Amino acid sequence: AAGTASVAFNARKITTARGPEPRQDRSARTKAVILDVASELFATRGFRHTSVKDIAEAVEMTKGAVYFHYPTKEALAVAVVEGHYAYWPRLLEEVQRRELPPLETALAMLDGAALAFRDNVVVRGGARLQIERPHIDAELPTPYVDWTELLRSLLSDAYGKGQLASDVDPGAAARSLVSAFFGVQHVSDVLHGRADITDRWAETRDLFLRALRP
Ligand SMILES: CCC[C@@H]1OCC(CO)=C1C(=O)O
Repeated sequence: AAGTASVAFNARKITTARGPEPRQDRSARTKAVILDVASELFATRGFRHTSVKDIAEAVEMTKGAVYFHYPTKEALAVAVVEGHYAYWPRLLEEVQRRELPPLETALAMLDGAALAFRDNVVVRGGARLQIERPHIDAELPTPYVDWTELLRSLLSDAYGKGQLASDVDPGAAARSLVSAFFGVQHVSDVLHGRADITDRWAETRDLFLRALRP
């Protein structure tokens, strides 16, 4: 159950997160700096209005030096979106160390996601790029599916433990939570740059709890 979901998340971690370089050398650090700056520019200006020249100037490198690490602007967008998704398996490991019941684990994951959408530049950049995916000529990860599977798995466990009302369908609840969270973070971003995301998410989470619990 939860194992399969966290496997889904962890599979992304294996395929996307950059494991520790055999030597933490300059190029790894340079790559990370370029990724953070590209994330910030993509998050604030969007893909189309960000050029590799803008990114190179922001990191005080030549365009050639940036292209050495990322051959195209699209490759940078893919790296930012993959970095966005690589965040969640790390958050899941941290949350699972608290050994909470499954319903509380699901909600703690979304509480942590709200903070990451506010504070983590790669998460913010990846979220904007996913909105703009029709304009990005690259294979980007399919959005929402991993979160939906993780929450479905956790909510199925919660159902089995009597944490949910008997007429709640864990799959429907998972899909609804993903859509609600997506909307909450998007409205908060458009109206307030996500400054109020934790309050807005808490309101939505508390309404869901009234609907989910026995
Ligand atoms: C947790 C809600 C889903 C989440 O919200 C923004 C976004 C970016 O596409 C998501 C995703 O792809 O999983």
